[in-house]
Amino acid sequence: MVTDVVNTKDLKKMAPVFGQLSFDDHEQVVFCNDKDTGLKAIIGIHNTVLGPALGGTRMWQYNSEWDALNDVLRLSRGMTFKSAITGLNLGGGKAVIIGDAKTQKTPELMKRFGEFVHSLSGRYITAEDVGMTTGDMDLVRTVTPYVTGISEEKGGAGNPSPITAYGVFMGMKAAAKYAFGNDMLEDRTVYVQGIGNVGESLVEHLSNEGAKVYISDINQERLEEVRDKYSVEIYGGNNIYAEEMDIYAPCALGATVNDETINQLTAKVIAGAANNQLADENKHGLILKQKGIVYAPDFLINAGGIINVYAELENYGKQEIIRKTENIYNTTLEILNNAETNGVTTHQAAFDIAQAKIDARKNEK
Ligand SMILES: NC(=O)c1ccc[n+]([C@@H]2O[C@H](COP(=O)([O-])OP(=O)(O)OC[C@H]3O[C@@H](n4cnc5c(N)ncnc54)[C@H](O)[C@@H]3O)[C@@H](O)[C@H]2O)c1
Repeated sequence: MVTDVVNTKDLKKMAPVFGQLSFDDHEQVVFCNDKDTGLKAIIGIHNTVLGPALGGTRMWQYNSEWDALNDVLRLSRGMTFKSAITGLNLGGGKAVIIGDAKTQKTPELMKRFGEFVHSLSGRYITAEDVGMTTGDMDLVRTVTPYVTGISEEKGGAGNPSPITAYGVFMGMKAAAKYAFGNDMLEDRTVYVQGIGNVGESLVEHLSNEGAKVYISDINQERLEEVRDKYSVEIYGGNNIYAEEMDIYAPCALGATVNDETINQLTAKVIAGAANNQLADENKHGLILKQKGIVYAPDFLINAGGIINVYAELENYGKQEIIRKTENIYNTTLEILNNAETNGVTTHQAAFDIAQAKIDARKNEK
């Protein structure tokens, strides 16, 4: 492969790492490379003021290493604010492994990744994200204690996705209460984009409540499987954003609310599980506010998963997990009201509370 040679002067001008917007004062970024297993991973540690940086590992076939770096930086930053707003003593971190989880993930690769996590002595604690299972975390656990999201058989809290989905459902109901004056989702039209681990579980809650649910996914088999289990319809069109709906629930990947989609959206509420739904938090947050679309901040309503894995570190049980997750309803409503009172976007209102918690702890230190 031929790589362009950039001289140091030009590289400085490009500010390739510290100068990037997504870098946002990360404390540490670790590049992990292992020729024998083919592991290429990046661990982002954004902030450890409130505690060790905890966040899942995503395995994804990125188009470029740059995309992978940008993703891990955005995701680990999001974890800082997610844990802060949820009141957990955790900092923000995340890892990405570059590759196809279906064909390139091997036990050796996962263990080698675990060794890299271990080398950070607990500054970063991993868990599962897209492309990972509790079984993978069990493998990581054989080489390091700095892992959560391990299986129930191995003493862990198990798959966090159903709890994440429950939290999203709570956040969605709160946003509905704010937007429509009623949190019942019966007969509301909801489009769920991405029916993976979290999406499917969300669909179950929605169909139990009698919502009119449309599902979309790039995996046709999954669509049929989920359609056969619940009372939902497969979305047959090719532009979900322009469809008439009450609620748009992004549960696939991030940045789906962007320059291209935002002006097509007719939903009254956006509430989903995906991380970093707004391509540009400030710009797109503001446009949503101007359009009167109620956006339930992603890092607030998808915190069920982190609440679930945090139980492994703090030794609390299922009941406390459910209680903390149900509280997402109250926090969401409070933040939507705060945003209105203070004339800021809902994202900003949530962010400000999280940042204030981090600043207060920093000042105590
Ligand atoms: N699993 C958790 O506990 C958890 C916690 C917090 C946030 N999240 C976030 O929620 C999202 C979903 O997580 P998951 O665990 O369900 O992942 P998953 O990999 O199980 O599911 C993702 C689904 O999205 C589909 N998809 C991918 N691109 C798509 C597209 N362009 N259009 C439609 N569908 C598409 C995939 O085919 C897959 O079915 C991710 O963004 C993840 O970071 C998950």
